[in-house]
Amino acid sequence: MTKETMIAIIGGSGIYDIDGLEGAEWVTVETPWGAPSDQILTGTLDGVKMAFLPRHGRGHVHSPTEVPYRANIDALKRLGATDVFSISACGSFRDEMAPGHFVVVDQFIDRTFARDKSFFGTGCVAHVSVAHPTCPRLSDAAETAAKEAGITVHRGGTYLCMEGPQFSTLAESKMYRESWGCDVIGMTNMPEAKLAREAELCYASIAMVTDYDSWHPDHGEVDVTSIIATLQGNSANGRTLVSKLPALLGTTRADCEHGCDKALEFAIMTAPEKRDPALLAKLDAVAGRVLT
Ligand SMILES: CSC[C@H]1O[C@H](OP(=O)(O)O)[C@H](O)[C@@H]1O
Ligand SMILES: Nc1ncnc2[nH]cnc12
Repeated sequence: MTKETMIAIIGGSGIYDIDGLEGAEWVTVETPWGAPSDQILTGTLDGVKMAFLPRHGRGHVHSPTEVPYRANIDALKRLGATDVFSISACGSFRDEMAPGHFVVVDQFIDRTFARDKSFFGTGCVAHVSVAHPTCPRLSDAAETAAKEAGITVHRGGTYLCMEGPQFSTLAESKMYRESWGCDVIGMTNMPEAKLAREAELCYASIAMVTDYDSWHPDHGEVDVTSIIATLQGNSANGRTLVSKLPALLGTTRADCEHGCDKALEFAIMTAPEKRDPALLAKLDAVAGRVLT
């Protein structure tokens, strides 16, 4: 079955809007999970519907812990988003993934501990697979768009998601790099990617390298001043990358061949007669396809 494409962009540190939208309008979306990080910028680009949400809010208001991840994903789903791209700042654990480079992430290690990680719970329990947490179709588009924009892009990489807001200790940084085999580090892609999967949304993550975290013998500790300097170039490149996505994805899309849009098909465990009507009502946008 084909449906109309709506590309959603979740912009991280340094990306608080996108350019060139026709009919651009910031809209307020209410959700049963509270307010999203900010209003959502809607419009069309090359004839394709777009929605942009600044993850930390305009003016960078929410810390990584306090970003309302559930409300953000619910709001995008409620608006009709089909394809979600996360664009985030990150530190690098690899010499070859240098500041200014982009990494199309395909795996995550979740070290966060102070966030709501699921839409489901008592009264409606569900277990989705996140073995492959990103959508290869969207990752292909992200890689192609980055190349077209002249950005140095690495395909594949493991993103360590830490709670923050402090950066890692030297011992943590070395452990993530040497023992755990991680490639990049940030504070926001989890639980975001897990929630996108629960909401049956295709999700890809583009990590823009700003620094070498603290492990690198030739670079000092991470600090926000040097991150911000690198972020300015990265965010200009990120915007160019976004401008290439509509032409690559088109105005309509087929069912996801990787099954992202069917993630809930066999995931709900709670017997129909034991389900909590109040929770079911909250799940209207996220899980309405399988609950009604
Ligand atoms: C700007 S330094 C740390 C900050 O930047 C990243 O944010 P985002 O992932 O939203 O781009 C990182 O995760 C931290 O939240
Ligand atoms: N080194 C780092 N650690 C965590 N989040 C980051 N965001 C940008 N650089 C980072």
